[in-house]
Amino acid sequence: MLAVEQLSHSFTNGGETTPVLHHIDFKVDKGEMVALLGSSGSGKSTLLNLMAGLMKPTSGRIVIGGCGIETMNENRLAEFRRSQIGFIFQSYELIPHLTVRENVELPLVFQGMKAKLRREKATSLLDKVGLGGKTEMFPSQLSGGQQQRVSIARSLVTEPAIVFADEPTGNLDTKTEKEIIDLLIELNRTLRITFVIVTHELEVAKRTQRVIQLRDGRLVEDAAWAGEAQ
Ligand SMILES: Nc1ncnc2c1ncn2[C@@H]1O[C@H](COP(=O)(O)OP(=O)(O)OP(=O)(O)O)[C@@H](O)[C@H]1O
Repeated sequence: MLAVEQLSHSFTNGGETTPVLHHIDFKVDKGEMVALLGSSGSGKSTLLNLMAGLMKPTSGRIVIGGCGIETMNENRLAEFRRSQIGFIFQSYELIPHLTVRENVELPLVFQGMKAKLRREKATSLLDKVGLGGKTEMFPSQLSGGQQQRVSIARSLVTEPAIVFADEPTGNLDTKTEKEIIDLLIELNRTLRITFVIVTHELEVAKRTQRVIQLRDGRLVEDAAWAGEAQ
């Protein structure tokens, strides 16, 4: 499903080069739920941005569903991202003047899907994330946990090959954090969604099946846990 092969990345600013990731290698199978754990500055966001095709690596490969995304041109990559990659942000990134349902439908609007089908897909996913009764509300009328549920539904609506979540519970209290991770685990189990979850919290990482740990831009551990996801 996902293969990261000998991936290295450096940032260059004003003639100065900062190496950030060093020869990262791992694979994620379809249906796996993996945590990418590391302290601040370890390179998690850089790795996530590279895997989601938001930046090009200095060297190495990123293969998703058999396609090497590092070689794609901008147009092909934008289309690939829209159809194959789901993204969940720490700060939800919902559009305030669109309803909950319209927010979830938005990726399908970009795909040119007909309104009736869009509405059906969005409504069905909102049911699955426990927001069946809130489809016509606006994001500001929801709690943080509910807004993150909308963002989760939006990430799944295009039926992507893989979903990347960047600190998805970073803005939530402990109880809501647990509920959101419960939901991700349930979606992983029932719909076999492949998740890569970036976190700096061991408590979140422990609940997945597998933890890949970064330290100073190097992969220092890739271990199966007795996590709850399967
Ligand atoms: N555009 C950039 N130019 C130069 N250095 C950068 C750039 N972006 C990130 N870095 C450096 O790369 C290293 C890794 O940053 P990154 O944001 O990937 O870490 P992180 O593990 O996601 O941290 P956090 O949990 O704080 O977000 C840091 O030392 C950071 O200063």
